[in-house]
Amino acid sequence: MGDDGVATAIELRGVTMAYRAKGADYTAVSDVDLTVGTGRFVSVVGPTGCGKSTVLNAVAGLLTPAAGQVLVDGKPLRGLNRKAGYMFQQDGLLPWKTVLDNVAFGLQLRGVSKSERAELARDWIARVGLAGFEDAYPHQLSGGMRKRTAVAQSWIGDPEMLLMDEPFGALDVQTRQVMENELLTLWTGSEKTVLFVTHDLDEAVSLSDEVVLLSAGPASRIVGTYAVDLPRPRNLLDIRTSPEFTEIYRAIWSDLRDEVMKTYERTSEGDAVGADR
Ligand SMILES: Nc1ncnc2c1ncn2[C@@H]1O[C@H](COP(=O)(O)OP(=O)(O)OP(=O)(O)O)[C@@H](O)[C@H]1O
Repeated sequence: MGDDGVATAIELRGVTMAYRAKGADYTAVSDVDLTVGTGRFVSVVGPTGCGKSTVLNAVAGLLTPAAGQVLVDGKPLRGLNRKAGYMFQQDGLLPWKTVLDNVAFGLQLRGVSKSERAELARDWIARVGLAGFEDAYPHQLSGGMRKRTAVAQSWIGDPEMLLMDEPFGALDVQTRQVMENELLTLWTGSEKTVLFVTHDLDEAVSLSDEVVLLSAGPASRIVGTYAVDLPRPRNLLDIRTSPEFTEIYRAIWSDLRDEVMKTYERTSEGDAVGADR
């Protein structure tokens, strides 16, 4: 339970993440403490290469901390985080499977019967606005439609939490805003916890309850946690022009800007992020 009385879904305690490359250790993030309340939408931002994906992969159980601990629902995470659904920048659609079979694939792996998974998949395909495309193959879909399929794929298993790594990064600006809006509509009232990684502060502020800022690497740490108390439901197509949005954005940007500059300085000095590996 956090200080605010909200149960804790994800907790990082003194987490340090290191990679071994070219015979040397590279510390990507160092001594990170992070608490994500159940049902909260929390984004992690920071300059390029600071370790955002590394933190997310630790919560996914894909990487093991060199020091510290990841807790999920209060229990130390061992192996894969099976309470989480995932969405990455590159969708994981299987090109030889139809939209229906791609959406139903996770249920198939869990042994759900064919008729039950087809029914659920049809329902999800309709919810993400793709009714009529059940038999289409990924190469027949636009970028936005592929993302909708990926959203259905990650939500169909009804995970407690969603781990998203720049899920809309590859989309054009308009499609991206539509998808962000739809993600919020889906999330509202779902009580699902979302940990969302993005390099785009605008996206982070628009979507989140809280934004966590990581410093320039190596050995990134958390510079600050910022509450985004914009009212919900939010219409992302309008919210970005509101004075409240601008105020929160500016406050975070003044800190993020410093970290971005450090990253550029290190890179231009030849001490690039990760260059000591
Ligand atoms: N498998 C790996 N082996 C060695 N170093 C790695 C590996 N994965 C990531 N790194 C390094 O760890 C640091 C953090 O990487 P990470 O991908 O977590 O950053 P990021 O903030 O998500 O980056 P971006 O904003 O560019 O997506 C970088 O310097 C990266 O080069």
